[in-house]
Amino acid sequence: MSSTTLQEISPAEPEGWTTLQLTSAHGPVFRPVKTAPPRDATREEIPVIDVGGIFSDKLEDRKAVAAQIREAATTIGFFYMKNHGIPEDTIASALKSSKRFFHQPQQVKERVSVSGSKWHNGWNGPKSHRANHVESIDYRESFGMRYDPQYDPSVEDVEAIPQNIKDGFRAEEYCWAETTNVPGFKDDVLRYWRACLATARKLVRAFALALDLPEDHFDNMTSHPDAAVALNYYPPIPATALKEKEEAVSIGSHTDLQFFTMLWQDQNGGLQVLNRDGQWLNATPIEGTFVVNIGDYLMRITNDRFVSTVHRAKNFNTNERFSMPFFFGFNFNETCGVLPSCIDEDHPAKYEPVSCQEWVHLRFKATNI
Ligand SMILES: O=C(O)CCC(=O)C(=O)O
Ligand SMILES: [Fe+2]
Repeated sequence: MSSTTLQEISPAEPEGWTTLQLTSAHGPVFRPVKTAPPRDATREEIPVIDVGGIFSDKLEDRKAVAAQIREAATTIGFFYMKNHGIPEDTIASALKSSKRFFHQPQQVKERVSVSGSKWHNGWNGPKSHRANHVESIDYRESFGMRYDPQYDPSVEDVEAIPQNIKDGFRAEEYCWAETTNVPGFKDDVLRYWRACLATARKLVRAFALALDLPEDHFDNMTSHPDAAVALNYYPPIPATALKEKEEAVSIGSHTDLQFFTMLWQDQNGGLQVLNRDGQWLNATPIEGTFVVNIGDYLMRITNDRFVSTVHRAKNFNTNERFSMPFFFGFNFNETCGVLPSCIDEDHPAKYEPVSCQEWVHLRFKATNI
């Protein structure tokens, strides 16, 4: 972490503005942010896209969704998706299991702590994580699991997967072995993961169309994707936290790492998105939708055409808040440069190719996790 202070970077902030420090794969970056309080996003600012067309066998339906995704991805980098194909009962049972898991005593959750994991799977306890170095520690607990080919219905023979792809797998059976005390936990979480994966595999094709690429452009690169579910549990931020010097957050300001994220959130509210004008917007919950946002790797390979937008969550409600993001990335062994459709005479490639594995590693290192 850099020892440079914000004051040194930004000696004279104009009235009504402040500077936000963020972690990137290459160290700290800075953004001007308005000090005005967050306001609710309008439907023009964060659109609701009916993505039902991604499941259609008509190309024109799929293209119609892609056009809307392109518009959102090149402006705010966030959209709500409805008709996403993830069954409501699958969401409900994952949520029920999540609640049961987090409501257990600390020492029981400790059994599946990330500290016993090689690859950041399992439980992150309260106050164990700081997504943003200049904000408070996250008032959050989470449980994470990562891609496991044995649970992917599109994999017929795990043994037949090429070794260079296998080398990128980061799943650990530990997550399930140490959670058997929560009845149905493994089944509920895996069912949710599989449903998200099925939708993501359609959505990735819409992203290809949105980038003027052949629809199957990303298919081979995402055959065994870095596809992870996190269960997030946000207790109310205690009133005492507000008196502290740092900004109190449930998860600090950050960008996501990889291709895209599909986030289910409950009806409590708390997710905030930083728009291009430096204004924080509340991404208020909309029943029946997921929030989708672009990750840093996609921004990089699109030559910054698609934006990976800063977001955070704050639970100032008196209720507990739950969210269940699904993070979708390329196969870990893939190395991508800037996509040909994002380069022209006026827009030469800004970035060198980098492997997904290296990209994720750099960012984890920069975040100190
Ligand atoms: O819970 C939320 O609303 C946001 C979670 C998030 O941004 C993340 O887990 O990366
Ligand atoms: Fe995020």
